[in-house]
Amino acid sequence: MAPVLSCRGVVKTYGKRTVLDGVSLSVEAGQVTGLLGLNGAGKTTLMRIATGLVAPTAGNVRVLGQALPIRPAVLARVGAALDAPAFYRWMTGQGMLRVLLDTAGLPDEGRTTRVLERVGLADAADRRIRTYSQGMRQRLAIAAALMKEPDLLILDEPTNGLDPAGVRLVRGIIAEETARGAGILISSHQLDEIARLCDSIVMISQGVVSASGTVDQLGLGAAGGQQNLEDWFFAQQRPMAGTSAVEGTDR
Ligand SMILES: Nc1ncnc2c1ncn2[C@@H]1O[C@H](COP(=O)(O)OP(=O)(O)OP(=O)(O)O)[C@@H](O)[C@H]1O
Repeated sequence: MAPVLSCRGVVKTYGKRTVLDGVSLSVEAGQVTGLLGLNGAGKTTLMRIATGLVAPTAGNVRVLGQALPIRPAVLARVGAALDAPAFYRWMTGQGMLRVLLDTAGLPDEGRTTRVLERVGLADAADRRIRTYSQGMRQRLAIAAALMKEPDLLILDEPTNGLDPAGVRLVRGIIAEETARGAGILISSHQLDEIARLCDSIVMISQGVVSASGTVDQLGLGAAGGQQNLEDWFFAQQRPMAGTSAVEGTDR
């Protein structure tokens, strides 16, 4: 079966700055691929490219077997919770989800209620988002990613701001989604979480893949341990090159 996400030699430049330089990775159906890297390594940029929010400068990206640009029919099968989700804070949680579903051309048919229950927000469904805590907004972002019952799920640091119950909940959701057949691309700074959740791991260091493989191939199985994981993480970092700041752009 073709991967649900395939990136080959992806390059992204902003002005003179190359933030992704030939990145390749795959996400298989029913499997979890973890993206690791220091702040600014390029993880979110790659995820934005995979969701069609940002265009790559070069390289080949196929989402659910289809080349970019992503068509609406493909996007309807992709769920993403990226950093800083843009919600209308005056809407209720459920109202916001309904708008997003409608934009994707999908009927509600109980989806928003089910997904709010899954992320533990059923009691807050009718509250305005501006009254939500940070963790509740993060749960809503995960709900928005799940409600399309996607074949490809992209989760950028999904446990950020979540309490231990939320972290456990996300772990359960990931297991349920892969059991359903979805392929998941997830980033996190929690090394133990990534080693535990992922089938394979891709380390990005300064826009380049510095290590990749299955958790076992990389020697990060159950015996890994936090100290070993940290040692391994730092051993994969490329030496710092000179960087120059450029004006930000959206594409
Ligand atoms: N729109 C933009 N214009 C210019 N530079 C950008 C833009 N978006 C991202 N960058 C730069 O690209 C690099 C990679 O950023 P990215 O957000 O992908 O990193 P990340 O690995 O997700 O980091 P973090 O762990 O902090 O979330 C950074 O140096 C960032 O400053």
